[in-house]
Amino acid sequence: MNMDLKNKRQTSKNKNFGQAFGHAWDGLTTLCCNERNFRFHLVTTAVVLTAGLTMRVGYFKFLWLVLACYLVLQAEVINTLAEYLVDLTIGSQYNDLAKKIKDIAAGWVLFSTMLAIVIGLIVFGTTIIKLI
Ligand SMILES: Nc1ncnc2c1ncn2[C@@H]1O[C@H](COP(=O)(O)OP(=O)(O)OP(=O)(O)O)[C@@H](O)[C@H]1O
Repeated sequence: MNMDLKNKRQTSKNKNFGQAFGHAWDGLTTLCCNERNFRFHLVTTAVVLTAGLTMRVGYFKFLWLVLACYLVLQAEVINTLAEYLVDLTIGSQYNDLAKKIKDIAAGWVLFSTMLAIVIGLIVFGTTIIKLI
């Protein structure tokens, strides 16, 4: 077996699906264990989707909630990748371009969250109005 694979410091291409799955799982574990904001968005997703199910918002509206939560999680992943890539490239050294990259990534999380809030307000708002 390749030494890289043996000592788990692999830099070569994945040899099979199992190995690729293992690394993808490592990525998810890293997001959940190391990224507080990602955990927060995961918990929020669970709360929003549970509320959607409990309030029986309907199939179509529930899909909108799933989409909104996914949008925020996706933006958070992009933000995390931008942070890691910048830190990997220049470390803690100040750089104007690094600031732009991190700020844009954070801005996209903010934009996605605002969009998700609007979707949530429409979905839950119209459901509550129907119930009254
Ligand atoms: N190397 C750098 N050069 C210039 N500005 C930086 C650099 N690193 C960080 N910054 C600035 O500091 C801010 C915070 O950086 P950091 O890496 O902590 O991201 P963050 O948005 O706090 O992370 P999180 O999303 O986990 O809260 C960035 O948005 C950016 O404005």
